[in-house]
Amino acid sequence: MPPKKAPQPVKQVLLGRVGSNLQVGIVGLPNVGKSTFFNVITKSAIPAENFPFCTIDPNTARCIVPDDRFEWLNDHWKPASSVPAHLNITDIAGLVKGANEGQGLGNAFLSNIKAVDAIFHMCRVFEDDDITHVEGSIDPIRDIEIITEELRLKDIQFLEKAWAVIEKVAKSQKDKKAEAECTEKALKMLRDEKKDIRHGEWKATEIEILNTFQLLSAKPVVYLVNMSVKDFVRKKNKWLMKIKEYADARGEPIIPFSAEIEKRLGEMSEEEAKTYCKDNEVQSVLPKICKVGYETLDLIHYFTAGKDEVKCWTIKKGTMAPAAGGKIHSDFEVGFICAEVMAFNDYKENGSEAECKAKGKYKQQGKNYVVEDGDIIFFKANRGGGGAKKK
Ligand SMILES: Nc1ncnc2c1ncn2[C@@H]1O[C@H](COP(=O)(O)OP(=O)(O)OP(=O)(O)O)[C@@H](O)[C@H]1O
Ligand SMILES: [Mg+2]
Repeated sequence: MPPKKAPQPVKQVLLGRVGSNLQVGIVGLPNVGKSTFFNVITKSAIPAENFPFCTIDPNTARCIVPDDRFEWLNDHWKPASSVPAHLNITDIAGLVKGANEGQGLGNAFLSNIKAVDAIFHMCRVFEDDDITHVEGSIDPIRDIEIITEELRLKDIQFLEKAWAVIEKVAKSQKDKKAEAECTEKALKMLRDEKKDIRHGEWKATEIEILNTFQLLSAKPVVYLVNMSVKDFVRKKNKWLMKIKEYADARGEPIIPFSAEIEKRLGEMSEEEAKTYCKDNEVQSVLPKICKVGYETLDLIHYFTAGKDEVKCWTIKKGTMAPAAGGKIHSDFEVGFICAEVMAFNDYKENGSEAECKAKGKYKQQGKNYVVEDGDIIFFKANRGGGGAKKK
């Protein structure tokens, strides 16, 4: 029998930018708590005052992605240096109705959203007469629809311009036909069905075309529901169920939290915060938000681990071993020989590399290996022809 051919990896095509240096943008109406949240989650100190349009220029910072496996590896190795995974977060100015036509601070902000890869959609459910609501009352579903519509209208504007060009070109150039058809399908969906691009059914070839547009309504969304301290403590607010139904219908996550409580916790000592949480039976939601944001971007990480360093290396789901190694050094991609891989759970269960080897849990993987979340990897590569290897 002829030797079996190694299976070829199936290329995964995901909606959105490739790469691992991706960002989540905080989007919502003015004065809903976006900057307050940004400050607490990234431990920053940008102005977050009680007036609409307090934020104008986008601010970017990062927060640590919590991971018990990383903690375990640190306890195990007690390394000299330790680097967790990070999520990049951008605080964007508030949007108002008509932003696509330049209302409020308008169009510039919509282009700030274009630069991010996923959206934390901040919804205000906290009542406070002293904090202006630009629509005059609390109604998060109305607010979500205002923002969603603005993003959609901006996409329509963009695609109508693209369509005007591509439609003509496609008449004479056959290879542009697919692009023209995809543009038309996207426009129909946005304009006629009032549906967002991310909710459509797209073939891999269409996704590749859509990814050249970077449409706002293609970006995945997580709804962050900003509650008052009182409501968060009693775990009740009349809007929660309604927002959940709205999000569930679209298959999108919602995370209730309180920016105000998180702010207070951040100002307390660790001991004080612990007591506050215990007395009020609450917990900070920031680690969960960070984790969900990271997952929403389709990011995962592998580890390099030893006594010098334990480090998380962020990659996009579906990344092959050479490109994953390229995060550490370009030599690992160009001169890739193999990746020696142990799954975290196997390592934890067996306690050492030697034991994993003995049990056949230490595997040599080739260039077609798709790196899994939590892999512990040792790359072997030709470095400038020298054949060196590196953890
Ligand atoms: N959960 C909450 N409960 C009570 N007050 C809150 C809560 N979250 C935020 N605030 C208050 O709301 C006001 C506006 O907050 P913030 O500046 O963070 O909003 P923003 O969405 O960034 O506004 P802008 O779009 O104008 O930049 C601040 O005074 C802040 O302390
Ligand atoms: Mg702000």
